[in-house]
Amino acid sequence: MASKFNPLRYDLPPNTRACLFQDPKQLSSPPKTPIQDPKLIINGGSTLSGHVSISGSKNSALPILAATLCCSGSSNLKNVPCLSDTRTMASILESLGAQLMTFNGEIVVNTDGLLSVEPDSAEIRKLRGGFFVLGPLLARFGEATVGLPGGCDIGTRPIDLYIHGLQALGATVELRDGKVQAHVSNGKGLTGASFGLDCPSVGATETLMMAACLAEGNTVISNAAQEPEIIDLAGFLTNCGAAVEGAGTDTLYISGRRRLYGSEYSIMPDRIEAGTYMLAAAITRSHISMSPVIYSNLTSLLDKLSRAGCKILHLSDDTLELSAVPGATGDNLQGFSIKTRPFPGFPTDLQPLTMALLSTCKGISVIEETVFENRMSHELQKFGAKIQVCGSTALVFGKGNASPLCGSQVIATDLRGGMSLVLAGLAAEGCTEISGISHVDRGYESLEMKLQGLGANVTRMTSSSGPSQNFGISFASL
Ligand SMILES: CC(=O)N[C@H]1[C@@H](OP(=O)(O)OP(=O)(O)OC[C@H]2O[C@@H](n3ccc(=O)[nH]c3=O)[C@H](O)[C@@H]2O)O[C@H](CO)[C@@H](O)[C@@H]1O
Ligand SMILES: C=C(OP(=O)(O)O)C(=O)O
Repeated sequence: MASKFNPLRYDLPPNTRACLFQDPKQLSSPPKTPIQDPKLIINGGSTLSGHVSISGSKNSALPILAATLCCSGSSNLKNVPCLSDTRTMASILESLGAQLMTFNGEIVVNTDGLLSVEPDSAEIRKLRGGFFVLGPLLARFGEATVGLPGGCDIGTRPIDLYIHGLQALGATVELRDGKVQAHVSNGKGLTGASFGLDCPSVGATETLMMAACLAEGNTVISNAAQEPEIIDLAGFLTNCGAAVEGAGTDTLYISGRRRLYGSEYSIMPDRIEAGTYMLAAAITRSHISMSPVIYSNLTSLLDKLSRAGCKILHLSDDTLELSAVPGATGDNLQGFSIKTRPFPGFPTDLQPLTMALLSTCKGISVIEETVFENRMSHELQKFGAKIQVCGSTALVFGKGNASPLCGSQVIATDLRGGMSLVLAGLAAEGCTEISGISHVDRGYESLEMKLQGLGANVTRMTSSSGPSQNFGISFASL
């Protein structure tokens, strides 16, 4: 049940809902055909070719959707990927009383006239990004009650830095009944402060940045995350009237504003999706191109792939071509070692997918996962991959493409681990059946359609309806 709404700083006219928002095609409308237990069937072993379009970034879209709660008026967001995570985020905003609608593939969000500061806990539990509403709600309305977040089961994923940071800004924060209850009791709102993060948490940086934009006075966040998604969020907030400096460095300087105003913003391309398709081309020893890609967001992966023997060409400012086609002397890809690190280090989100590739390369590779403590529990070994995991380190004994992986029946248990199984299935000889594909749908727009467009033999099966080619519905068609 939503908490009693008692805004401290809610100085907006209630119920200012433009007729624009009366459109019945709300984002959270249930899909027309219920999709249960979807599976992917992959007949692997063939090469990919052609061009793939990269969607907007999930991990930018989620905090930016949360940031619309900081703004009066409407925000018009472009290039929001159509994913189960963004649909869940839309439903979280609607559970607060926000008005959302889509047209021409864009999402318009209006958070004037909110009815609650307690989003639907069941929806919050479905993803990590839902928890990001805590900072904006608290900053704009002086109180918020938010259930504990979900997201991929890849470690303990505490929220202590969010809580300590909001306390530094003057909030009283308690954990009660599995929910974080926060309020500001000074009658004015959050107050700017200096706060150092123990580790550069992306979500905590985003949450505190959004909160500080509406706090009174100046805030300095040190040891901040430097991921490109922080820069994207800062770009949106700045468009809305916020004063944020230092995004992309380890120190953020924010000068609080009394109000922010909704604006138009285009979400940047998804660097993790782009990296995934590069790895898909590499593992299948193929030649593909993709756009739009921001090269500087992917330097650590591009360096490793070049050193492994992939040929990478920048066809234009935002179009990349990758070739891993074996030469006359046979298979060309050499294994390499990686250690995951916060940006600009090797991204943890690409670690499981890189592990799949390395299992097909020459030599022994070492993978060290330093960001999350449990990001290696997937079923790559079932494809015949030779991997020894010890804690957060894995030794991958590359088979080389001459001795390919074999198709298998496997279960996806998280987003990127699940996608690593898809990559293995594309490279493997024979048929692969991957269940638990809803985990993968959290982060990959039109997955099988994009793979089919590259020539992969991939079909989605649902227990209720048999083969389905039409999952990649767009926001515009909802
Ligand atoms: C929705 C979203 O954007 N998800 C991304 C975000 O997750 P998320 O924001 O959850 O990841 P964090 O950067 O917060 O986590 C990094 C590390 O910080 C630790 N930590 C975090 C918060 C806290 O209060 N205390 C604490 O100790 C975590 O346990 C982890 O070891 O960044 C991760 C790291 O790039 C990515 O893998 C996720 O895809
Ligand atoms: C871990 C991820 O997402 P989340 O933080 O939502 O679990 C991811 O995108 O790889």
